[in-house]
Amino acid sequence: MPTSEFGVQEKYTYLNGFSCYHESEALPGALPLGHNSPQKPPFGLYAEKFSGTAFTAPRHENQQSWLYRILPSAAHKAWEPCLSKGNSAINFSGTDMQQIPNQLRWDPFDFDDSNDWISGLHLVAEAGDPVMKSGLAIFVFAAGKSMTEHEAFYSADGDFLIVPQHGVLDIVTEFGRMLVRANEICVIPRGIRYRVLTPDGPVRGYVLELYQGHFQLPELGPIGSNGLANARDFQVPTAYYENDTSTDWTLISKFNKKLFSMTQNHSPFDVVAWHGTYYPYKYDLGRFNTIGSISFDHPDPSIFTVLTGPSHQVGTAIADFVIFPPRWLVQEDTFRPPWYHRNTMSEFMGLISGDYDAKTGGGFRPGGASLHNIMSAHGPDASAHTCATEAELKPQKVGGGSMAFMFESCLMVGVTAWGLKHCQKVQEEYNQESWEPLKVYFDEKVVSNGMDRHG
Ligand SMILES: O=C(O)Cc1cc(O)ccc1O
Ligand SMILES: [Fe+2]
Repeated sequence: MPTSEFGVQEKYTYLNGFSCYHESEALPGALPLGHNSPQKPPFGLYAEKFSGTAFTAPRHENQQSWLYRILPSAAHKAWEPCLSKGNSAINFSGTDMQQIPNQLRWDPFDFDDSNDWISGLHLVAEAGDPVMKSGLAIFVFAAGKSMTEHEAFYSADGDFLIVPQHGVLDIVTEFGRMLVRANEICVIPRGIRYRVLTPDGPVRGYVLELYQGHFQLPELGPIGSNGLANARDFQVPTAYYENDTSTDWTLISKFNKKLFSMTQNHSPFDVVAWHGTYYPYKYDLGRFNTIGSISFDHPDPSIFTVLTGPSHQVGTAIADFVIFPPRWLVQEDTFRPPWYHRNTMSEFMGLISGDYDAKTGGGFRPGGASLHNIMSAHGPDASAHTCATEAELKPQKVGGGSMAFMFESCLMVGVTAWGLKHCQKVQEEYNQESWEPLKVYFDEKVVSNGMDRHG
């Protein structure tokens, strides 16, 4: 591990564990012992409390952290509407949002080297309202340069689940630094300040912003105590600070989908130590312990849930983050790809790499996306159907090197004007090409009871 210019600090070291109490200090002794807010915190630091839930939220849901920093976050000039970020205010607005039942699919979104993290975010779909802390938003991003020096960002609207599809994000946060590559994800909860650097060139990917609550691991039920995304594989950055109280910094806030900015004469990345339960984290999708059917039939995709953002209704998510990792299919006498279906949930899908087994027609490509809104019928395209019904049902490894994912929501999402028009990536023929070629096989004279497996 490299040692930083601050001597004792190390970039990119992590604490392991999801939803645990963590603590980290970049200077030994910076965390007060035994209490949170001593009269004079160690090293002349300020103590700042940072709440991710109401103070009175039940213990098992409560998320709060204590930050020990050089200056409190309150030391800054007034917030003003931010005019300097190109068209990003428009990028976040959903004024022309349309809820439509058409199946939608997008060609890979363009890379754009002229953008940084903030100007490279485009709102594609949304349901709900950050004012009411309800619902979710779905963005794609494409950036080719690091955020301007001495600039930091946060969203007051919700938690960002970031899914890079291409490139490396070096994310400097108040809690420490995270390196997040394609096939990894990270979550930056509401309010946490960060900068995104692009050390390896262009980046592209997807963001799910959860306006309500926080992401949790799904229940495991009869699976037992391990499986799917294991808690210990989530990685939390360690304290990493810069001692800069002489530079003008610009902070940009996404506040009800509009950008505001302010300046302060000190770095927001001045947290020398922290402890608590509210922090950013990352996860390598390659560590997902995939579980599936070893007898017959295609299981519900909930078996692939990495993280869930629950609604108030038990078992019903505002947003599930679901992945389709490489896995073995061994089911007997089974149509192995996803069944044809209509879902009371909306399904936004993206592809990080490779192919997706329900779509063999070639139109679902890495960096692209699809949306099957509430009750919009979909399933394997005609070519995937032919392959699946004709295939010899020997054990088959699907998706070697591939990774698709889904943001599944109980809410009907609207699609922005950018998503429907301005991005110019909508595949006009998606529906016709995928399902109209499906052949009729029905023959009243041929009896098949589908009981071969038992026979
Ligand atoms: O539509 C899709 O491709 C996603 C999906 C996958 C699956 O295995 C079962 C249901 C489902 O919606
Ligand atoms: Fe589906």
